Amino acid sequence: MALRACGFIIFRRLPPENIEFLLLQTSYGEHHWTPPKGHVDPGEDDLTTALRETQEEAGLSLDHLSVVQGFLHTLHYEVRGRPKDVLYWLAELRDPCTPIALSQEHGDFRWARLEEACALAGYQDLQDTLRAAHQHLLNKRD
Ligand SMILES: Nc1nc2c(ncn2[C@@H]2O[C@H](COP(=O)(O)OP(=O)(O)OP(=O)(O)OP(=O)(O)OC[C@H]3O[C@@H](n4cnc5c(=O)[nH]c(N)nc54)[C@H](O)[C@@H]3O)[C@@H](O)[C@H]2O)c(=O)[nH]1
Repeated sequence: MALRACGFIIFRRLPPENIEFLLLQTSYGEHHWTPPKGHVDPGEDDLTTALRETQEEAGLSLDHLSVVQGFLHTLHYEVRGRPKDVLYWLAELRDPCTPIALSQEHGDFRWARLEEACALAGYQDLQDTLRAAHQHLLNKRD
């Protein structure tokens, strides 16, 4: 069975019209950058996992966030030969100055505009998801 993980693409708006995405850098392995996410615990539903991992890894709870309706992206990739599905919802940080509190799983974080976020993300599928999130926000504004 595929591994399953869930998380949130978190963004904040800064004047005049900047959108910045939150990426966390793992303190292990390849030190890759991802949005907050993690494995689904037995019996846990996907959205609960996404919220729990966002709280654990970034210190942000639902009180800090405004979930964007109509966006849910699933990535499929392999980790050490096993298929993995990763589901990302999209949420805005209500107060852009809210501090980020990292866990031991991450050593650094960055608020990055789209192109920098894509460069940090590296993986094409994650870049595509960030671009889709950005486009979704632009479309909502029209
Ligand atoms: N010491 C150590 N410990 C580890 C390691 N590994 C895990 N731990 C432990 O696991 C716990 C984390 O538990 P959770 O937080 O619940 O899970 P996740 O958030 O799901 O985190 P993971 O890191 O397990 O999973 P991914 O982020 O998926 O990375 C796995 C591989 O997939 C590739 N990859 C990553 N992202 C993308 C993408 O977007 N697109 C594509 N195409 N590929 C991507 C990349 O090659 C990467 O190497 C930690 O506390 C550690 O204890 C490790 O190497 N060394």
